[in-house]
Amino acid sequence: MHETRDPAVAEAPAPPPLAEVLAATRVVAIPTRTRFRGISVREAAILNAPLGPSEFSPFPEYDDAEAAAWLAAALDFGWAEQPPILRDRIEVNATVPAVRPAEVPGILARFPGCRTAKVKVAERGQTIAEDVARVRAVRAAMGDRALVRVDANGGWSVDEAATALRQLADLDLDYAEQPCATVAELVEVRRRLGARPGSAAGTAHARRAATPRPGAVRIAADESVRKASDPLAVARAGAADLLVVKAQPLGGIRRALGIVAEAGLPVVVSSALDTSAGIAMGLHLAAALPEGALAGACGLGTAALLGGDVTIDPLVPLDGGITVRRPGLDPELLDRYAAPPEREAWWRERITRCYTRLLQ
Ligand SMILES: O=C(O)CCC(=O)C1=CC=C[C@@H](O)[C@@H]1C(=O)O
Ligand SMILES: [Mg+2]
Repeated sequence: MHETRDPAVAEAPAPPPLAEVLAATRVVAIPTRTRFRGISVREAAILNAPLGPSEFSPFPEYDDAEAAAWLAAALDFGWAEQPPILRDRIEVNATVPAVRPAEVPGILARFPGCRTAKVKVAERGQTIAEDVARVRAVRAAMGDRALVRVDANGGWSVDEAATALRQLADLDLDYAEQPCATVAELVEVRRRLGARPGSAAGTAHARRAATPRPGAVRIAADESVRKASDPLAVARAGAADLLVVKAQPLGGIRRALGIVAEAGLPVVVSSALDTSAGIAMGLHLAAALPEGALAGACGLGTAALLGGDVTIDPLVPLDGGITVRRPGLDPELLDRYAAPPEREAWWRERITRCYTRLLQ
């Protein structure tokens, strides 16, 4: 199904017939509870597949070349046996969108028991002062023992990253995710701010990756993995202390496991703001990672940011974690959140185009 030299991927079976995929597809449009990465309605194609629900939900602006990997993941999870899981519960982080400080407690309340938070920063149109105020509000609400991370989605220049992260140095951040866009910039940020062992300290991976230095912060790569033509380039360049991996953009659980094995860095599994059908894929990936590969709580609690879901057993955090499972789809919820006909048609055409690419 995928063109790659990864042996784990080579075992992936051929995709099911397109007609079968389309017959299994329902498109939903679910409102978010808070604006997240500019989104207030999350659209997703939900697949009622033979091995369980699956999801295809690349963001609408992604082109077909990028979206095809998401389809490979959705088909693999729905139609192929998956690698065995090694744990049945995954600790998750609270995900805090780029909100005002006063909104932080309300957001954190949706993530009961979470002792780690990831805070969005560098949102277009906002200032470093606003970022710093938001991150401080999170630290104040969660207390000194919580782990606090930031995610800039590549939105800072090297100078902005250095300025912002120095202003946050006293908060002892767990890591900064994709502070800048390019691998070269990440290398430069790491050179300036250094790295220190964080929650993954003690793993063989982390000992190799981290250079202790007081006040320094670890760098995590996200877009440099999931949007890169070579997802391993960032690890080879020594540009990150850990990787954020997502099942859909990386072409599925098997392929993501192959990338993690080759990268040799600790990882955090994160969502793509999926419904619970896609979160189940992320949970399975996190649960299948080898011992010692996980660098702490995963970003898989994001169904709590949605105003609805496709199952009556949503995969939302409880006591700071989620039990690994694959809840069934609820027909009434699929009807309630059904996308308008023109959006349904758009997604079906997109699936058809991406499917054609997978066969090439
Ligand atoms: O990692 C998390 O806590 C939640 C997931 C998350 O942050 C994201 C989900 C979907 C799209 C991305 O812009 C974003 C991310 O950059 O990690
Ligand atoms: Mg990210």
